[in-house]
Amino acid sequence: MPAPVLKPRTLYDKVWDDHVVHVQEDGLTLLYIDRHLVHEVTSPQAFEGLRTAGRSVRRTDCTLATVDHNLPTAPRNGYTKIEDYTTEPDSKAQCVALEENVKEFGLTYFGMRDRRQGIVHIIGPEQGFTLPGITCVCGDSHTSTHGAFGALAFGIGTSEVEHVLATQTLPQKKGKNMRISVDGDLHEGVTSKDVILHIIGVIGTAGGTGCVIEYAGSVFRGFSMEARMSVCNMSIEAGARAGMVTQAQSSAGARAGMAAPDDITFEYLKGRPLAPKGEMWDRALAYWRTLKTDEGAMFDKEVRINAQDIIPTVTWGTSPQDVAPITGKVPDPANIEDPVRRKSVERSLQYMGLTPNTPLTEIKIDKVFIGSCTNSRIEDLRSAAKIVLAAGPDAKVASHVYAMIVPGSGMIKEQAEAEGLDVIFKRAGFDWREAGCSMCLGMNPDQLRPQERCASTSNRNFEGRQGPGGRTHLLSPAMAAAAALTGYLTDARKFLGVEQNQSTPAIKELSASAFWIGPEPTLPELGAGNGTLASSVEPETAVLSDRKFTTWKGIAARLDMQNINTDVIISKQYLKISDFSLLGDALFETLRKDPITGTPTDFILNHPPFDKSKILICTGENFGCGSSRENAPWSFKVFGIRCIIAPSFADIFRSNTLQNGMLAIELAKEVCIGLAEDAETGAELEIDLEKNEIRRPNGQPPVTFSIDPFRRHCLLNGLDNIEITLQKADKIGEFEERRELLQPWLCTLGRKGGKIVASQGRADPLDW
Ligand SMILES: CC(C)[C@H](C(=O)O)[C@@H](O)C(=O)O
Ligand code: SF4
Repeated sequence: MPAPVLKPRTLYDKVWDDHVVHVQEDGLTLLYIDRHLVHEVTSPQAFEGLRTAGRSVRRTDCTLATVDHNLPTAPRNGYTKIEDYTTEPDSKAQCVALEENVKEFGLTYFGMRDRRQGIVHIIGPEQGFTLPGITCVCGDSHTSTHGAFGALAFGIGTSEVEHVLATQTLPQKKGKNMRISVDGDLHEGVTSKDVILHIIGVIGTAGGTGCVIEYAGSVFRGFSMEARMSVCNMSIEAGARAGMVTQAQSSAGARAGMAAPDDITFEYLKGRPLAPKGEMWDRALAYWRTLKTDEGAMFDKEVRINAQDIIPTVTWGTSPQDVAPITGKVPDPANIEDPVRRKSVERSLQYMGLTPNTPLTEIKIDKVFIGSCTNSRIEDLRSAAKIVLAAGPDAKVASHVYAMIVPGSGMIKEQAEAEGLDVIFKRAGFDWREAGCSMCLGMNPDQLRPQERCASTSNRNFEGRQGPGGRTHLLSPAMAAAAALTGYLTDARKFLGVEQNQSTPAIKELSASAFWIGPEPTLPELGAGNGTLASSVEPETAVLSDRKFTTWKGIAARLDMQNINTDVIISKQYLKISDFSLLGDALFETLRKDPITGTPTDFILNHPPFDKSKILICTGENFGCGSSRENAPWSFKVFGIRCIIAPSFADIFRSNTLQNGMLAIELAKEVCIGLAEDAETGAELEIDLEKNEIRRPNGQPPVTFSIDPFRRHCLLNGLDNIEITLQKADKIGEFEERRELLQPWLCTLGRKGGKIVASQGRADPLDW
């Protein structure tokens, strides 16, 4: 018999296939998770769930916790306890809860006094916890960062965190394959951050929705691991839940160079504390070398970009796709034909306080933030320091600017200090801080004040992200350093003596994908204050634990926006509250209240009868993109909305709703618009999950919808997913035995009683 012909597979296909524990008839796959990173924001309710159900953590050896989002970045000398150092009550409560949980559940934890503490996506790779070919999750959307190693790494919500803690698996539907190739030589002074901002500008923030992106091409092949991490990190801003660096195919169609994970990857990992050692390293390496996309593998989406089209890039608006080359100008809405897009740009510019046609280099800034899981690694700090050095020994941060540098981990801070980078920064007037997420989202005291303008190396420029009313421009570390010195957005190449070439044709298309859609955007005008703020319909938070969904009837609010992100749905300060009854009023707070005066706006949910809406119909795609915060669906539920209808949803948001007895129904855009028109009359719609239909008013025929059969079954019966997965405990056990045999290096952490030994204080890392 001839041997079966194997279909060529992508790297994503291969890693997926290697982690299948069980496949249901409907294709839903129980996927084994090799590595689980935990932080203080998205874990408290997960641990609480385990406690209530009397469950333990299945693989303490595959779980690593740290504290990052809430931790202040002021000097830590003299503090031994997190509760003394973290004074803001809600932040303190989350930090203390994590410390209690890791103790109770026996997890390895890098706490505030541990030199290995840092941003969760920095410490995984740094310790060698992240490895090629693994599956890796975290209750955080930027888990995509770890894809740089050829790992399948994606963010999850809190319910899924609990699921992984209890079962070390996740039920998953496979995503689509998308490949982005960037080939050619980058201009001098163009960095990985410019490349990923440019990509997002080209494909838009919904460009990768439903996909795992494979980054291919000579540019990624030439990048260091740290540069690859910065790129994969922002896959989520490109709409994809995960991104991987993979084997390259040049734009000419010929295979070229080596595969990734490649020698650059292996070199980076060798000798890291948690990476395999000795004979185990050799075995791991032999497997890792097989991890490449096969010749002829099929991609559902392909994008090709010429490296020569990319020059240093900054954002001017309030979405990561609002980018422009630094040599360009603020866009002029008058030149935008599409009225909807025009309106959106007008609003962005109003929020950002920008005048059309202003050259970007004339934009004056107040603050500089160099940090975040995108750009706080040693190479980022070196690149910023290079600009400061190039500016001369007397270079100083502009007198009107406050500039802070927040290393991604204690280890990076030490390394930078060993190289004298801190001295370069401090001499120039930068503030040198302790490790954490810091002003990337300002859950700690590092925040912008209203209308302050920040040049930031982080990844999100949403309204209010770095502080209510704050204005964020995303850019690279070199560009941030240059902005700090001049006090304006600046082409960093000017300090390097490099020619500052102008914009290219490709850049001009960047803002082509509209942020707003539909005939009349229903967003309130900034500063308009004529509505009344509705109070939540369901004040009791007991509603949150109701997992059952059968039928749901009520009036529906219409929203004509695209790319609604979870930061807009629920602001960061509500990620740390313990009184969940506040979530209903907090839903869409930045749209319902004027950011400066706090007065209610004319947003639809502020107005009767829609202040009692039970359904939301959004006519724009990519609903719920961005952060993995499960507080987003929770806030809808507490408000009283249990069903959201839209043309498409971001993956994490969709699964977060389904975990919470809510429905995210995907329908063609025209159908959404039809239903939205019904809704505007104030008539009630009825969602019937038994019949998979939406009953409309005025005798119109019902609209049918489909929902994943397994999820539907769970919702109709109010089932606990974890309980269902635990019924497959034998299969999980068999998978683990196989894994121990075939990939024993993934289990080596277990050799010391299943625990990574946590160092006390700021001592040297222990030898595992
Ligand atoms: C807190 C967490 C849920 C969130 C995320 O998932 O991205 C945060 O890290 C962010 O950057 O907004
Ligand atoms: S995006 Fe910002 S807040 Fe989120 S994990 Fe990264 S550094 Fe932390």
